[in-house]
This record gives sequence, structure tokens and C-alpha cells, in this order.
Amino acid sequence: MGSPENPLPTPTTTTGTAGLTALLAHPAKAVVALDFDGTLADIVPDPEQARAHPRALPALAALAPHVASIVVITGRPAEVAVRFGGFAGVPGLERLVVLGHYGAERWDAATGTVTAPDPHPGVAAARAELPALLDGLALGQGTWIEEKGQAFAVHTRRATDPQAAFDALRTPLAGLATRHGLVLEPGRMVLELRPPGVDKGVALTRYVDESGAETILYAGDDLGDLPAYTAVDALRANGHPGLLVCSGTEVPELSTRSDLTLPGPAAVADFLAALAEAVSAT
Ligand SMILES: O=P(O)(O)OC[C@H]1O[C@H](O[C@H]2O[C@H](CO)[C@@H](O)[C@H](O)[C@H]2O)[C@H](O)[C@@H](O)[C@@H]1O
Repeated sequence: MGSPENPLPTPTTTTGTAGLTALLAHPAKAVVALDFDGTLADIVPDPEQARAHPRALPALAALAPHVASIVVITGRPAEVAVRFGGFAGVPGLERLVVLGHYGAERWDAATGTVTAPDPHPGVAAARAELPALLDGLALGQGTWIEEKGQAFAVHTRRATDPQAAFDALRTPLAGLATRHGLVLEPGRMVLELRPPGVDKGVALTRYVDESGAETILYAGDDLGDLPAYTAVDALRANGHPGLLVCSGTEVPELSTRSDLTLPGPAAVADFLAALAEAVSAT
């Protein structure tokens, strides 16, 4: 299915095949949940320059009217993901939901508003200790702090030796997180300190419950997506068909658990377009 130019790829597992079959049979009962960076948007050296892949938005807009809902679940603040994704005011995406900060924040296209929890006091306290901690590690050039409001992230992708900087930061930042009641969230050349209490698995499970959907497709690329994979596994054990998609193979902890691994955001966009074509033909 799909089209001759853009055929629908085949999952490599029987559970994933069952998930895709259910989605194609009853798209109106399916939630399509997607991560942003690395899944809808290519990974770029400067996080401020990340944007949805040019083919992602048309594919989402074509698919959305046929499924129960599309939700983006991201570590970004919801407002940032909406802006970088270009999600506001897109015909077809009137019901889109973006769950930011791993599910702590929510943006609804229907209202254009963001709901967010009160800031966790540990974030400001940990942030105040960060300069001295970084000075003490002598990491060299290129380590960069992303201010995220409800959290902050230390990026090493532009460091002279990204992996060495990541490795040197991991234990001290874990200690900083613990001292202030925060969670250390490791990702692709990034270590984030954020409040506890929610992750992408909790967010996805709540969203599926709320939507009443039967089938779940989840696509991600990074360690922060593992709880969502675990949530889909739990939903499958409770009778919900599900399909786990991985964007890229840089994170084997995720790609080895997926039902379908695609090369990256361009292929994810093409997959969503092929899905849209398949469900609109039924
Ligand atoms: O949950 P996500 O939507 O995948 O967000 C996770 C983190 O993604 C961003 O960092 C990653 O993408 C950057 C831009 O391509 C890249 O430079 C960086 O190395 C990646 O780790 C974002 O900056 C973080 O705030 C998100 O938490």
C-alpha cells in the first residue's frame, strides 16, 4: 500500500504487523504519537535551528483527518515545538496536541493555548550551581546550555570531543539533579535536568486513555522515548494493537525494540504520507 513511488514499509515483527494492520483497518480508532527532534525534525548542531522536515507537515495534515488524533510528545517546551514544527494554523491539524516537557505541558491546536505546571524550585537552584560545576570540569569549547523554562539542558554536540564532554558531565550532573530533587534525562549529546513525575510513557498512556483510542503508533529516536515504548508494550499486553517506529539507528536501546526502523525524519515523513494515502483509500 501507499503508492508505487512511496510504498508503505513493512514492520519486521508480528506484533508490529498486527498494529499496522489494525491501524489500516480502523484508522479512526488510532492515536499517532510522534517525538519531535530526530523524528519529525532532523538533528542539527544548534538546537535553536531545528525545524520539522519539510515533508512532515504535509504528511501530518493529510493523515490527521483520518485518525482519532495526532499527538507530538517532546522534551521541548510545548510552545517551542509548536513554533519549530510550524504546527499552528495548519489546515488539517485543527485537533493536533503537543505535549511538551515530556508531558508536563500541553498545547491544543483547538485553543492555541499552553497549560503548564508551576516551576519546580529545584530547577532554579540547580541552574545557579551550574556555572561553577562546568568551570570545575574544564570541558573546553562548545558545551552549551539550553534554557527551557521548566528545565535546562547541557548540550555537547558542538564540543571539541562531544562524547568525552558528555561522559565527563554525566556523573556530576546526576549528582546535581539528585541534590535538587530533579531527574537527569540523557539524550543524543545532551543531558537535561528536569522535574520528576512525568515521562513520555506516562504522558502517552494518559493521552490514549483520554482519547479512547484502540490502536497506538509511536515513533521516536532517543532514550527519552523508551518510556513511551514501554507504555505501548503495556497497552499491547492489555489488548491494544500497537506499532513502534524508530527513526534512525543511533540509539540501539530504542532501535532494537522497534517494529519498524526508518533511516530518519525524511523517511518518517514519507511513512506518514504513505499511511495517509493508505487510510484515505479505505
Ligand atoms: O523529545 P524530543 O523532541 O526528541 O527532544 C529531545 C531533546 O531534543 C533537542 O536536542 C536534540 O536535538 C538537537 C537539535 O537537532 C541536537 O542539537 C541535540 O544534540 C539533540 O539532543 C532539544 O534541544 C532538547 O531540549 C530536547 O530535550
